[in-house]
Amino acid sequence: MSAQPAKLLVLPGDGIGPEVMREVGRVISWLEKNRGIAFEITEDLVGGASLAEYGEPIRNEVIEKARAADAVLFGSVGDPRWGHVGFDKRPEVAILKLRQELELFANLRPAKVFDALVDASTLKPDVVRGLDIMIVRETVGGIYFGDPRGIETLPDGTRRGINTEVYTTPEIERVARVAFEMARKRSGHVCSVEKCNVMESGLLWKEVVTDLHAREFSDVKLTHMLADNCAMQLVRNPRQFDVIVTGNLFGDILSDLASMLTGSLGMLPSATLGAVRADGKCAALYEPIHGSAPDIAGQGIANPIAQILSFAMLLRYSLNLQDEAKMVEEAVSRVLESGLRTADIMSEGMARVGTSVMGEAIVRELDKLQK
Ligand SMILES: NC(=O)c1ccc[n+]([C@@H]2O[C@H](COP(=O)([O-])OP(=O)(O)OC[C@H]3O[C@@H](n4cnc5c(N)ncnc54)[C@H](O)[C@@H]3O)[C@@H](O)[C@H]2O)c1
Ligand SMILES: CC(C)[C@H](C(=O)O)[C@@H](O)C(=O)O
Ligand SMILES: [Mg+2]
Repeated sequence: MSAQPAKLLVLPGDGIGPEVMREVGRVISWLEKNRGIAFEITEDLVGGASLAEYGEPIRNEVIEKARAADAVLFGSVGDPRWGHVGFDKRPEVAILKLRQELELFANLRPAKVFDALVDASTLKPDVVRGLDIMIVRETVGGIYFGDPRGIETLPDGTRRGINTEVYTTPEIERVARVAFEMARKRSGHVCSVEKCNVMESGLLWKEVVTDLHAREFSDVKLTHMLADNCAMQLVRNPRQFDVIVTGNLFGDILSDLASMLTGSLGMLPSATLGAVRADGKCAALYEPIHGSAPDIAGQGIANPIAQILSFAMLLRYSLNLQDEAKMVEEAVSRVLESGLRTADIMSEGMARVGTSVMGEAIVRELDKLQK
């Protein structure tokens, strides 16, 4: 029995967010009952759900709760019903603000192919079998947050939309350090991705990563790649990569691409971490890389695995519950081996199930692993 309960802030959000989060709830109850782990859980509204109730995508009170928690478990935000509102009021502000306010700068997005899902990828099995890559995406800088930004009307009446890519040396260095440290625990290769051929921010990115490598991480292999080539290489031969470190926008796009190597966007979890504090802990938020999937929301067919694997990352990185994290991952693997598939990863001869049957099956596998 752990002495202090783990304080979790759970933010299911919009669309399929609450549906897949419900399945994590089963895993949490199972851990409480069978592993004696105590959780103190607070739930709140974010995104469109918060706009509907409070008129804003996230309240300061929720940001404060996130600061006070050991970890935040986030679902997804985004709702076409709020498509008309200004950028400061969109549901997506919830996740952007959480990342910024808690300075969650390093978003770890692992793309791992489960053996049972080799055939679910749209790529040939030989290309994806055994794939295990980690995309480290910078999440509080770059073109998402640079100034100037906005839409302005020009004297001739035409309009101009502006966003600016900005990166500073410390911003690049801290995320690169995370990538190098991660590579040391893996296969020892970092590929740094930018567009230094056209963007000054990309040139600085490359220089800073190269300098840091020479100063502190010369035991790690460092290569550089232009982002457009990286997108192509991820499809051509994804196993050439180990850790990819890149900026906010490229990381967003490349990780959605990488998810399809594993079979579905519904499979990819993520952890977004801040700087390590004096007590050795860091602020952390865990979320699937997918969104609120309005096209399938409310139908009970979403794949809950990305959300459940995000919770496994939480167990590993924030609570240091290595055994339990492995158990959850193993339970997912066994359920897939048993042939159960949500619609997004369905293939011939497999048994198609909905969100909650998938969640229940994962918990049943946890039961078997415990015995
Ligand atoms: N972190 C987040 O909260 C987050 C991430 C991405 C997108 N969004 C938001 O979500 C909304 C919808 O965006 P989108 O449609 O471009 O991307 P999306 O990730 O929501 O969905 C893309 C496609 O993948 C499918 N999909 C996604 N997750 C799935 C799952 N778990 N199981 C089965 N299928 C799944 C969807 O049905 C859809 O066809 C937008 O408002 C966007 O801004 C939020
Ligand atoms: C919803 C959106 C702001 C977000 C992003 O672009 O970072 C999403 O696409 C993600 O991948 O987490
Ligand atoms: Mg994205």
